[in-house]
Amino acid sequence: MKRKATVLVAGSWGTALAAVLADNHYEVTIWARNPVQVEEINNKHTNSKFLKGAVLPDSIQATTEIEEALLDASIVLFAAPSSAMREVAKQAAPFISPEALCIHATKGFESGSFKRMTTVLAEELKGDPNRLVVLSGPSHAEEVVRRQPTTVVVASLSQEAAERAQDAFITPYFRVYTNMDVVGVEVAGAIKNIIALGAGLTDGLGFGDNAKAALLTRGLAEISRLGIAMGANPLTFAGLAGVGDLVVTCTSKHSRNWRAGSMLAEGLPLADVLTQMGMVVEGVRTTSAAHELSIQYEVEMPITEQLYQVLFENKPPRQAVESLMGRGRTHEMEEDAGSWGLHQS
Ligand SMILES: NC(=O)C1=CN([C@@H]2O[C@H](COP(=O)(O)OP(=O)(O)OC[C@H]3O[C@@H](n4cnc5c(N)ncnc54)[C@H](O)[C@@H]3O)[C@@H](O)[C@H]2O)C=CC1
Ligand SMILES: O=C(CO)COP(=O)(O)O
Repeated sequence: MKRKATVLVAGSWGTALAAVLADNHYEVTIWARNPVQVEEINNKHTNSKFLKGAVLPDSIQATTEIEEALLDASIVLFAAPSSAMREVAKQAAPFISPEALCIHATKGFESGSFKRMTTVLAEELKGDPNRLVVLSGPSHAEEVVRRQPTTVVVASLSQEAAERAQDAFITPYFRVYTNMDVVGVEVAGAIKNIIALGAGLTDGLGFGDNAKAALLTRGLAEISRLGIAMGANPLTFAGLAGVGDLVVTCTSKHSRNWRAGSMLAEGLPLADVLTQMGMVVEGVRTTSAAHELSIQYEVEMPITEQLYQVLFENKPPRQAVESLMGRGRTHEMEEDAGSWGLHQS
């Protein structure tokens, strides 16, 4: 097949990954629904709304026509927000070759069904589900597009598919590891956004590094607990998609989730925060999904529960922190021993 890659949607992450593929000598076409954005990418080689100040490789083309974008593609990259994944996959499905490798780089669950993104893609795309891959890890688009050293993980049920994705993306500044734990990589990438909202909240409230460290550590316990209940490999949470992405999203100035959390701490209503951001803040919908999943899988997720109350039940952020600090006394490992298979029978 031709060394041609198609990137579905021209947000910040899709555009940055398109640049990585172009650096790796792929002929890249981005599909975007906005003609003004398409014209800007084709003529100025920029995508200023989503990646301010970044210049893209000249070779990247964009189009509003999805059939044209997907013609001859051997790699199809889905980089839509989770809320749009099914709609985008439905539109793309008729034009994707059965041999093409389908990779997604989205961090979230489908609203309502709470399905993972590879499940949504498997339902919408024809062909072998083993050709589906998730790309995740600590990777802000703003740094990737400036070719700053970044590491990610690609996970698939098929080692061969994961290696094909590794080969497509690996460049001197973008190091790609393979992994076979699709569930763990997808759950970790989604839930860390909730913890990043919390990190923004505690920073916005003026709390210090101790609070941030507590949130990251207990957040990782919560992410692992849900992931393991859903069938993930515990070790994934110690890797790039787990602790790696948690650290970058909770500490980086680039994180939209962190910024949204800090605005909430200032007292801005959620609707105003989302309008001001103008970009996707996945942690908000994910809080709702994780709240349901924690009930479904019977796992305790206290940070998620408090975030849910702040976002959707108007609980003041300071009270949420007090609730977390005032929980019943417990042994550090007590809540997690069962999910890690450590209980004595
Ligand atoms: N920006 C980043 O650094 C990273 C983002 N991600 C994930 O990538 C996904 C996408 O995020 P971003 O690119 O950052 O979002 P963004 O807010 O920068 O861009 C979203 C794009 O999706 C388009 N879009 C939305 N609904 C659409 C639809 N129905 N049909 C066609 N296009 C549609 C918008 O027009 C926009 O171009 C999210 O799940 C995010 O968590 C993952 C890693 C890094
Ligand atoms: O997933 C990301 C970095 O790995 C991006 O996080 P934000 O959506 O919070 O910017």
